[in-house]
Amino acid sequence: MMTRFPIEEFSSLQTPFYFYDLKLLDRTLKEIKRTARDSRFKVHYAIKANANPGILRYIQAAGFGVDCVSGWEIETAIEAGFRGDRIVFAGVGKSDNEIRLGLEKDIECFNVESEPELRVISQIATEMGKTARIAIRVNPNIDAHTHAYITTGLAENKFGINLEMLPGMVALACTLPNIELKGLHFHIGSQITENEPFVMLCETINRLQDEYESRGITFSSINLGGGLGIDYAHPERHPIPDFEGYFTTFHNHLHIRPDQEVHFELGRSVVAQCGSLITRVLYVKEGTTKKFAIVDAGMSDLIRPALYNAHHKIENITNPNGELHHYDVVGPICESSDCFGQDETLPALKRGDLLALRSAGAYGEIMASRYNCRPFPPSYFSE
Ligand SMILES: Cc1ncc(COP(=O)(O)O)c(C=O)c1O
Ligand SMILES: N[C@@H](CCCC[NH3+])C(=O)O
Repeated sequence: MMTRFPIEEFSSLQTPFYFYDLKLLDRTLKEIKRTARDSRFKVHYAIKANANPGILRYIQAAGFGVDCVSGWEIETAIEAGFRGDRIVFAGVGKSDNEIRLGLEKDIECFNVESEPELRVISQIATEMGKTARIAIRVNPNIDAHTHAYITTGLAENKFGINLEMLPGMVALACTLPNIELKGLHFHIGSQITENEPFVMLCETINRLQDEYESRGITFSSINLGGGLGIDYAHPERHPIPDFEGYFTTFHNHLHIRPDQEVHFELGRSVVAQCGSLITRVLYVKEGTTKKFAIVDAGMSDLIRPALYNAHHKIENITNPNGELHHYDVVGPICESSDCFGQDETLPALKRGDLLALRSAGAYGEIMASRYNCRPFPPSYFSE
């Protein structure tokens, strides 16, 4: 299923802008529901990937919960129609106000990332006469084989608590007032394209569960986080990620207890492929050694290339069949890292051509900034 770009309609629009293929989003959501078929599996969409209301409406209607990492995300989710009791809330630095908001909204679970945070949640819950349902975020020290900036489950990372500290945290959670310990939470990183880290995660969790059960402690939920990667190089070959393989891995390797809920917090894999950043070529500039295509989108609109050296496939959607040339595709911002691709092979570009930067639905629009006083990019949706 190929995303179709309505070039005629685009020609009258001010660029740059995000374009979302809602048919593809819909098919992706259906595929998740089809493949997460174990009734104990519950998917929470990681709203940090894209909080555009037009996207959230679809995801909410598909019956997913939501994974938040700030009070503002909780408010955005509730505005989009998600129920408080389908919200899980992670984050190493939850402020008192954010904890209060979570308690007011009776959220499903706080994913607690440190002992001092656990004590503060207990104290605020007691003051408010509420009970906080919590899971302890464990850092399982597993290498997710992804970019160093987006790996989260190594001992050196700031997220969660290390395995050696878990017994103390569990004991504390069982004794502190107004705390109900529901389970354990894990998230080992993002854009994970191999099975092995997920299998290792299952093995760690199996060991932990056996150990705790032998001491009489059971967990009613296990949260596996997100992380499933997508094919940035071939968005049209793999418009829908391999959810079947992903859920089957957990189904086969995790020893799930009969009444246990297994939570997933998928972000990128849900929304990345349905979004493109559409930009216009301003100038084709001949350098001494190379040609630059200078476009009107910059790192303020899509920061992933500058931040992670990420590459989004670039397509000339005005003239897809022209003779091939080589270009550095760069933005207008005063930073050398404002570059979407070096030595890109593209059908000949001219001033006014429209380019699509593909797979930009996740961590694209939401990470836009106002650098150089540029406006936030608007968004449009397919029919
Ligand atoms: C705790 C947590 N859950 C879920 C996600 C979503 O991850 P992804 O977009 O890789 O599915 C993230 C981001 O990496 C995260 O930090
Ligand atoms: N923002 C990142 C991923 C980090 C996800 C949040 N922990 C990206 O664009 O790939």
